[in-house]
Amino acid sequence: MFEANNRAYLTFYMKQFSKLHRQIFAITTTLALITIVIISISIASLLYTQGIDNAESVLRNKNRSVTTLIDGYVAPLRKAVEYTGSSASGVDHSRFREQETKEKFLSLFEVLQNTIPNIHYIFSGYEDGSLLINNYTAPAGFNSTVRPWYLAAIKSNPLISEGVPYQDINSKKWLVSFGKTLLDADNKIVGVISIDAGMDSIVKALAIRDEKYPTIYNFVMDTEGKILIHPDETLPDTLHQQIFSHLPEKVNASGSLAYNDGDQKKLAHFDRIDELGWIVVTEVNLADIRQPIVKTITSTLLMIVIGSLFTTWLMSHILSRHLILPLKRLQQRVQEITEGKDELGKYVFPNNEIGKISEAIEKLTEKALIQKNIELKDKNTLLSTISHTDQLTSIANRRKMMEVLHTEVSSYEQNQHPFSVLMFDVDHFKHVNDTFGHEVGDQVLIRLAQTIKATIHKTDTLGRWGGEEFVIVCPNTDKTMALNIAEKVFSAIHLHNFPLQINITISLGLSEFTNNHSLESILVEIDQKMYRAKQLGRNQIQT
Ligand SMILES: Nc1nc2c(ncn2[C@@H]2O[C@H](COP(=O)(O)OP(=O)(O)OP(=O)(O)O)[C@@H](O)[C@H]2O)c(=O)[nH]1
Repeated sequence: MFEANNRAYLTFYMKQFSKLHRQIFAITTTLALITIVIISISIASLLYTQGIDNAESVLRNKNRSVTTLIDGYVAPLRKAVEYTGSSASGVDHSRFREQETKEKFLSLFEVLQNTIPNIHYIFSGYEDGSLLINNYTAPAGFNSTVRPWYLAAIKSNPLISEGVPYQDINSKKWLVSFGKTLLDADNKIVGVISIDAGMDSIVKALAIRDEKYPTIYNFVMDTEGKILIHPDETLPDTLHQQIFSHLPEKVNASGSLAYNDGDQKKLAHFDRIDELGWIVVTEVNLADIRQPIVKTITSTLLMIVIGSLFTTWLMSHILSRHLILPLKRLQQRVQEITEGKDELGKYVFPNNEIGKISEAIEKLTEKALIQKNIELKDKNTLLSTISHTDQLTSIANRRKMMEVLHTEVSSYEQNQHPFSVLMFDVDHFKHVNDTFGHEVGDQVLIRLAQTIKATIHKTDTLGRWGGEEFVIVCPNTDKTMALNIAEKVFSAIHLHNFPLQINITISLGLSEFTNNHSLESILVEIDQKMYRAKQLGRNQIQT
């Protein structure tokens, strides 16, 4: 019963272990997957935003560097225009027709041209259509007042005209022109001073590419959306409506914007330089930015997935080591105990809750085992008693008597302790059975055994040899003492009231064990004596 219960428990626990293992694995994997998904989404969106921010910052920096370069480039030119047009130059422009004034102005042109190397041409035109310039003679019929640079300065009066880029017909170089009106003492326009400067360095700066984002480029447009300078030489003079419609009109505004240029999405940064009438734009294809972002996101996510899987494996391993393994070892331990392999060594419990549970289970199991051992001992004692007891009379049976006899014989052989053996048989017992019935016969035998047991010493052993035959083994008893015991037995039987007043007598033989005896020979001898007592008329003792 105990074994069967334990086996059932063990099977149940084994199933629990594998289920627990599966549950732990499922929980850690699910948690890891949820964590991976959450972290991946967060990191991907973070990296994407960061990537776009980075690209915007690259665009902004590039745009700023171009704008700064333009500012730095244009400032001395505008200052030169301002200076030549003002009274600070020491030239009285109302007297432009006078040779002295012309020479003074031409020498100023020369000084400025030598001081500012970017100046390509510096010249002035006057209301009479004349042109004042070093080393050049205007063709016949030339009229300054109809030239675009003259008209632009008149239009911007009293300010410096916006920078007008144009390609020189002769050198094919890009030039930018700044002009300002020349005034007399009454602030009346008498002419225009104009400086044309080469734009090579600006064009070069606009054309500088970026290694990370190869599609980045810069271009310049005017405040009406007309492209002025562009790396694609076919585009200047054309309108760029797609981006222009997104630009704010605020003076000197700058910022980022995204727009669709045909089927291409573009990200741009712009900076309005309103004193020049220019808008500097730096833009890039959005696909060009996304590519490195996607690359970064992919490699980062790959690292996260590998890291998370490794962590999951490590967690599973640690949990298995600290949770499943102790439970499995406990299961093994319980099995060992129930199978009685207690000598296999003490199990070292882990120092945690599982350890405490394990200890409790082990104690419980050990307690059950002790209980089982007590039950077994009781059963063994009972079995031993049953196997040594006569069922009817509850005195020793023949097997027990043989054991007692063997013990006495060996004790005699070792220490010469004397002992005697008495054997008797109920007289005419068949008659008792036949007359009063078998059950009465049984009662007689029981009462006979009780009577004799009460008569003899506790150290003597009474046993049923078989049927109505009995044996008494008396340790430390010589023949004389044995005869005395036999007589006491006879007397007790004689005095006892058996059922139905039946008169019971016995025939008895006795011997003291001597050196000449063996166990077999003394038994044969006593049996013969008992037979002789029967022969001689029963109800007597033969010694
Ligand atoms: N009631 C009962 N009778 C038993 C038991 N064991 C043996 N007997 C009977 O005891 C009787 C023994 O008979 P016998 O061997 O002929 O001996 P007896 O009648 O006692 O005659 P003698 O021994 O010659 O005096 C038999 O009838 C057995 O059946 C028992 O346990 N109970």
